[in-house]
This record gives sequence, structure tokens and C-alpha cells, in this order.
Amino acid sequence: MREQMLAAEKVKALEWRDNALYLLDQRLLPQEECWQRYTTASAVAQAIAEMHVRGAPAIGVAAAFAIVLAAQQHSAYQVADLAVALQPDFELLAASRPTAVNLFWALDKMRACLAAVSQHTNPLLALEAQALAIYNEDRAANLQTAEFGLQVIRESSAGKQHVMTHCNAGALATAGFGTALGVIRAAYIDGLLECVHVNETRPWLQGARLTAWELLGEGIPSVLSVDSCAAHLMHQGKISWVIVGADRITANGDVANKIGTYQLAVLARYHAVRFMVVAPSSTIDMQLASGIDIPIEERDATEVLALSGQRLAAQIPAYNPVFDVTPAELIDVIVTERGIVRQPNQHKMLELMQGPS
Ligand SMILES: CSC[C@H]1O[C@H](OP(=O)(O)O)[C@H](O)[C@@H]1O
Repeated sequence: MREQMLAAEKVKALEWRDNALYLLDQRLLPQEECWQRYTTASAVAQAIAEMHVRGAPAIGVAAAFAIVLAAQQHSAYQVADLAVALQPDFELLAASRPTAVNLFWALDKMRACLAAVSQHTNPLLALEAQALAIYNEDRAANLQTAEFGLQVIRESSAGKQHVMTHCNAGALATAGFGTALGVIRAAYIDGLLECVHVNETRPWLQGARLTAWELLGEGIPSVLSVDSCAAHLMHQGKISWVIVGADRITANGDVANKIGTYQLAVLARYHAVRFMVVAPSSTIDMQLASGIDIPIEERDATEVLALSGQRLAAQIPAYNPVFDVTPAELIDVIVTERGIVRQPNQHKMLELMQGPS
């Protein structure tokens, strides 16, 4: 299975090459595959804010490499001076988007790496090694969560599954082949997948533009629906699993994810459809007791009022929160690379995070 999953790693969101970061501009997909070369932290921060690169783990990985880019610009500095010189870059990256905790987790890892560098070590090499470790650990986590998620499907379902997914939690959102889409790819390889029901995911259309592009590129049977079709599909008995990613999971198992996820969880519970959240442990924020404290990003109203530049509505104010919070009690299982948490709660999340990594 692992060899087949590695073979499935076709799509990439980002690449570190020749001391530069390359990002696939996800605003232009699926019409155009346009890679951009980045050499400064400020340009990467802007790319994150404008969603050229998006998806919680991918945002963290991009920010880690952005710190390497910043360090390259101050290579003559002594270690102590470098930490001071890079502070504005850390702050710029931390301000790029507020909800995905992976961004702050990655910046903390880079800060800790810099603090641990001795006077006799090249800080640039240490920071690059740390960023590459973050990248490779996320790839490895994708594979492990895919195997754990497949194990859960095998244990609790018979026959081929109809899986609904929301937004894009695939290769375009991670360093590997995805969290939710990683489990879906594993189920497809294992012959346990009948069809993926892809929610378009207004207003940014991550489902219609990104998830559809990833799945169709690999011949994985999929069908696109408008977001408001979800209840109808579940009512018709056409969905056996809802499998989504996450941007921040709090200490009690509450989950922040793309707007629309919460209502899918309510519908799933009402229709006895199983609900799985898939995320690396870098998405778990044990500092926040519950989802009520998660900062929810609100983006510009124009994302709601226009589509590909064409105005959709009259001059009306628009409300555009791009995440919501699903309470732990509506989640059947959280799958991470550290393990599987069924019926998540504070005790089980603590057990997961205190266990072996
Ligand atoms: C694998 S986490 C992906 C996660 O991030 C997405 O948000 P955005 O596209 O705004 O970065 C969405 O919440 C996905 O579930």
C-alpha cells in the first residue's frame, strides 16, 4: 500500500530548489498551472495572505522556507543578531492568516531552531535543515494518516464507500498527497471507494477548482455538487462518510475547518453518516481549550460578491467568514499520524498528544 501511495504523489503545492521557494499559484487552477519563484519572506507572506498557497500544512511549510529565505538575506549576521534581524519577517508571516495553527507551529519550530544554534554552527544550514524536516515530516504524516484513515474505514464499513469531502485537503494543501484526500486516495487504492462527492466550497471554490482537479487527474471517480446539495445527498442515503481536513483542532477536539464544515457535521449526525477529520498533529493546538477561542478569518466581501471578476450581486454588504468550528461531539473520529481518536474529547486528545509522536 505504501508504495502505491507514494506513487500517487503526483501533485505538489510547493518546492524548495536552489535556495528558492517555488509555489504553484492556486488562484489560477485548474485553468492554468503557474509556478512562481520566491526569494523573500515578505513575498511569501503576501502569497499566503492572497492564497497563492493555501491549506493549513502547506501554509506552515511555506512559512518555514520563508524564514530560510529571510536568513539568506542576512547571512553575514552573527546568530544573536540574526534572531533580531529576522523578527520583522517572523511577524509578517504570522500576520498573513490567523486560523491555521500550522503557520504558528512552523514559525515556532524555526524560532526554536535559531535559538538552539551555537556560535560555531552555520545558522543558515540549521534553518534550512529544520524547514526541510518540517516538509518531510508533513509528507510522512500524510502517508500515516492515510493508512490510519483506511484502517477506520475498513473496520467500520462494508463494501465500497460514497465519501463526501469539503474544500481541498489534498496535495495542494500539504507537503504530501493530502490529509482527507490522502485517506480517499488510500481507500481508492484499496478498492473501497465507489465515488467522491466533492462540494464546490463557495466562495473560493477549493472543491470545484482544486479537489476536482486533483481527483480527476488520477482517475478517482468523483462528482461535483453545489454546497447546498449536501443535505439532499445524505437524505437520499447516498453518502456513507464525510471526510474533511482541519485548520486547527483544540484541546477538547473541537475543529476549525472551511466554512460549511459545521453544517455538514450537523447533517451527518442527523442522517447517521460517519464524520472523519484528518490532520497532522501540527494542526492540534493544545493551548486552546475549545473551539470558541479559535480566531476565524474573515476575508474580503468581494470573494462572495464576484466570481472570476464578474459581479454576482447588487451593491449589498457581504459577510465572508472562511472557517467555522465543529464541536467535538459531532465528530466520530479524528485521524492524525500519532493515532486515531474516536469520539474525541479532552482526555483522549491529551492522551494522543502525550503519547509517542
Ligand atoms: C489539509 S488542511 C486544508 C484546509 O485548509 C483549507 O482552508 P484554505 O483553503 O482557506 O487555506 C480548508 O479549511 C481545508 O480543509
